[in-house]
Amino acid sequence: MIKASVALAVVGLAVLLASLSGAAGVPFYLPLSSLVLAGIVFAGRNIPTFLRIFVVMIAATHLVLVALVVGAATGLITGDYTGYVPPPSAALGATAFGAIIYGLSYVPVVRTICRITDLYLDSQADSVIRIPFLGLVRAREGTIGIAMIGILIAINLAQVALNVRLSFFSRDMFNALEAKDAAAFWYQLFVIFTPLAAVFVAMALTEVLLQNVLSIRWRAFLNTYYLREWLGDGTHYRMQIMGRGADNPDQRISEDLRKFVESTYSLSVGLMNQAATLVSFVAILWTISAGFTFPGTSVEVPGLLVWVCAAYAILGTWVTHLIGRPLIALNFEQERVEANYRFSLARLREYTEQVALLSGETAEREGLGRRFGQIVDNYMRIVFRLIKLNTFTSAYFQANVVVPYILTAPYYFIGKISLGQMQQVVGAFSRVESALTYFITIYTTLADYKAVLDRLTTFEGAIASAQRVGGESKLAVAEAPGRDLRLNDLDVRLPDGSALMHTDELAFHPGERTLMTGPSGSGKSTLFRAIAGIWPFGEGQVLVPEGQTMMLLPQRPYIPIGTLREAVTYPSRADAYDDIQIAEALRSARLPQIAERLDDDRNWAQTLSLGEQQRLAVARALLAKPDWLFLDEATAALDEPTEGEIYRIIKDKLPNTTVVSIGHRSTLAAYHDRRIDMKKSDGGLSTPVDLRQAEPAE
Ligand SMILES: Nc1ncnc2c1ncn2[C@@H]1O[C@H](COP(=O)(O)OP(=O)(O)OP(=O)(O)O)[C@@H](O)[C@H]1O
Repeated sequence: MIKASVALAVVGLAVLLASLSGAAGVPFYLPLSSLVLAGIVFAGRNIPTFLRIFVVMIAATHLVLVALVVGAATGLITGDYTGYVPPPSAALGATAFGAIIYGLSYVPVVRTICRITDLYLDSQADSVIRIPFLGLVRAREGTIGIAMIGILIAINLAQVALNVRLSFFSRDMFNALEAKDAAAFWYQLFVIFTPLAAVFVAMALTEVLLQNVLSIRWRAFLNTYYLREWLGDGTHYRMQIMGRGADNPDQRISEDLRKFVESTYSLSVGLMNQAATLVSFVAILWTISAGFTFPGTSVEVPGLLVWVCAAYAILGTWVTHLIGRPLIALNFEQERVEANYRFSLARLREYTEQVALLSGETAEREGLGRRFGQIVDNYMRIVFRLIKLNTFTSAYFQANVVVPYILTAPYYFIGKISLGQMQQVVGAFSRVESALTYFITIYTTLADYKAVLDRLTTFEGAIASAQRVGGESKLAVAEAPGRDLRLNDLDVRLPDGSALMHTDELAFHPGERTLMTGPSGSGKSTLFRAIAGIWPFGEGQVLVPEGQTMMLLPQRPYIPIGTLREAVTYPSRADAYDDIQIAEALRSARLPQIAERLDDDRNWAQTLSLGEQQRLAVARALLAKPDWLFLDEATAALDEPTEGEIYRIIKDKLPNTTVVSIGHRSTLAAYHDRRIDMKKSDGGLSTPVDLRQAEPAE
């Protein structure tokens, strides 16, 4: 950065000297603009990396432009080329861009965009990229991202420059035609146009490739980052129980991140491209309209064509806006009704059995039909609106073809401009017009982008507050010497802060099987969550014997989609146990019928009955052999004899595991040595009472 600004400053001073010495009339403001840009680059050391790339690339462009201007003024560039040298105002335009980007870094919404973008660009992670001709190159992922964005900006600016150059080609070719100069015509076509066109194609290909590689790498990085933040340390669960601002995390991670990456790139580089196009072609229009008089009068209007073009573009955009404005709301509505329909279908898929049992298909069909009807209604409204809009835009685009001819023909007929210049005006006019229109019409994209940004920031906010709640939790689960698992002065609360359960002291002893009973809603499961360390609300200590492991089986186990092997070994890796061990665990858990189907890949949660799923979870525990096994009604779906068998198997196969169960059935007492009952006071506060009433184990 410092080197770049020093280089700019040196160039600025050199040009200053050149202009002071009167060297061939280098405009005085060029050195000043170099110095200003040097200052911006220098000051920009503290602006976000994303914006810094733009500032530096624009500074580099400024250098090229200044070099061309100075080269022409001092006679280094001679002959044919002097006509193509950009006017000094283009270099001033680059300085203005730099200043605008610097200013943007203070706009809050831009800062938010840059903060998310810089997660990627500032990444220190080591990575590799395959570069044609160079092979695999190692670099930081952030550096790779910066390099790709830098090259893409350069390509976009070069495309604008090529377009400018091609507009001169068009002028010269038509002038050759007008003069019936065949040699000049072929020269223009083959010597000038063909290489330029080849460069254009090569750049376009590189752009497509780089842009897509950038998008997917950037998205992959953000995807990993957000998954890590969301899944890390139970944050996802805390977000859900806190229930704030975190709806549809799946959509945030899959859809919103994709849209963010694509829109951030296209809006930033697209806007810069259009701005550069605008400045460059306005300069051409301005130069050509020098000395043009207002039609029918002798009043000279500087840059007449620029004003006409701006008025024409603004008129077109304004009418487009008037007709098209309702489309923003209609498109939002379309997204909403489509999402509703999708959600209804997904819900039906999840509850297909319940619907079939209730014979609810007709009701479902009607409900789905109604929802789809909303899609059709709104879609038709969009179609009618689009027809109105297209009627205008098609007419406008047709007019675009002839309007610049109508505007310039009078000047051509009186000999003020050549045919080539007229042709150049036509091209420049349409580019300026479309650049102006672009600025105003992207507001629909911007509205969508803003919504994506809002969703991502609320998601981040929800992650941050869940992390804060986790970090500040006074309910500590810690390892401690000793053999008992102890609860010290433990208060368990609900997310709103109200007290749910309190115990001064409660200890679970190794080898002693404990049954917890109590009325529904008294907080038994929540106490287990607190012991497992995932419930942050409350205070006090859960002290786990050093180096010992815990496993908690809930009533409804989680069965991932995949092979049976993955389901049984979850959350360990599928190869953590060999097939013999897994099949043995399944057989022990009274699931012999599936023990041979370890490679069967399906949605096991929908295939297995709840009782079978509970036995699969027991097989998991048999494999994991935890020191402490908490069973939260984990066998409630089994018949009593099978439940008894399962408890006996756990005792036999896991002799070193201490079992603590929650259950409502009286028969459970026979498999436990001790019973703790949750007593709920009138005020709603529960207290565990040690009954020591359970029958000794058989
Ligand atoms: N995320 C939450 N937000 C608010 N309240 C909650 C939340 N989770 C649990 N609760 C409340 O905490 C109380 C205790 O719930 P818990 O599941 O621990 O009871 P339980 O004794 O295990 O009940 P059951 O025997 O029916 O399983 C209930 O009133 C429940 O509504």
